[in-house]
Amino acid sequence: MSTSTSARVESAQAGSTPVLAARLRGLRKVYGQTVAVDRVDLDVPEGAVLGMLGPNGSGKTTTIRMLLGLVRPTEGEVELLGKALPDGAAAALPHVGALVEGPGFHPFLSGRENLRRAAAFEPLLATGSIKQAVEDALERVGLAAAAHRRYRGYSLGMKQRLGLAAALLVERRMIVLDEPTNGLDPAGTREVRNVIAELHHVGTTVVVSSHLLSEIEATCTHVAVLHRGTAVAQGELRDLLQAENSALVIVTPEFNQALNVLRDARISARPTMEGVRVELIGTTPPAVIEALVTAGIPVWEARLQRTGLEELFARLTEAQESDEGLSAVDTIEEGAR
Ligand SMILES: Nc1ncnc2c1ncn2[C@@H]1O[C@H](COP(=O)(O)OP(=O)(O)OP(=O)(O)O)[C@@H](O)[C@H]1O
Repeated sequence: MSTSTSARVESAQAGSTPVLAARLRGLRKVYGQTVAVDRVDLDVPEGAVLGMLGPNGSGKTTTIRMLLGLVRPTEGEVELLGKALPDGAAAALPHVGALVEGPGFHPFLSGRENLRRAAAFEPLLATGSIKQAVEDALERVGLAAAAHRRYRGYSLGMKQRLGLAAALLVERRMIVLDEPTNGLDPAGTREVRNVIAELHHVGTTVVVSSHLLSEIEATCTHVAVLHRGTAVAQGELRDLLQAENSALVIVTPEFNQALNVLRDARISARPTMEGVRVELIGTTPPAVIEALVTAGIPVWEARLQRTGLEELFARLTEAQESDEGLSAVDTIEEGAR
């Protein structure tokens, strides 16, 4: 057993701090006057599917490019599969498959020929295995039928699929996907979701950026929310959602009376299309129901509602907006820091 493998096993057995597939510390990238990424600390536990979420321009792609050693940070450190970049890039990168914007495919070659070329540069792929690896990857992303066509004529979705196929040519320890569902139809989106689930099943670490909160919620174990270049939240998705307040939706024919009773009991409630929505802050479902029933309000239905990722995301990014004012871009005086 290699030193790194035994270290991973020991740590897993001790149930201590998780082994990290990637570790970013104090990461910062400044382009002229624009701070694209500002002191981001990010842990990607081994085996996690980490969703990177954030509005347009929040720094997702720049963070991913720095994670892959494609962009040199202005400040900060990147450790990928236990190797510090840039020096450890040659050792770490063959184990990392990536789909990032603008993969360099040749416009006049077919999808299959492009993939064979990409495969020829894979240090982990024996020459004799290239043909089969290419066909397997094409099949996996649903591109086998169009593999003979020139890349130039591919739709955006087909280009995305080919990029994904290139990332899947070899079994990797980590796969990084920047907006993998961009340009894909619903069937393509489902296929990407399945690929991510398969990768997770075999223990591959996945980092995936997306605007689609529902995609992240359905596929990820961990999430990092970026806003204006900073990480405003990160951790296990389940923990982040559980830490949020949940609500109780009460269905009653005495709608207005119920609101009055709750207000008198100092319980936060508001009318919604579904019923009276009670925020469970400093109160519990039995206490709410008791207050209503004691006041003679019939409770037809009481339904617990957990905060979804969409609400969490809105709250996190809106909180930042009100903290910072509504300046459109993050800029600094060059050299001020
Ligand atoms: N090469 C570059 N030169 C100058 N500015 C850049 C460069 N790359 C990114 N930026 C700026 O850095 C900020 C973050 O961009 P980035 O592409 O990382 O965000 P993103 O979250 O991936 O956005 P999107 O969701 O729109 O893809 C933006 O303001 C962007 O204009």
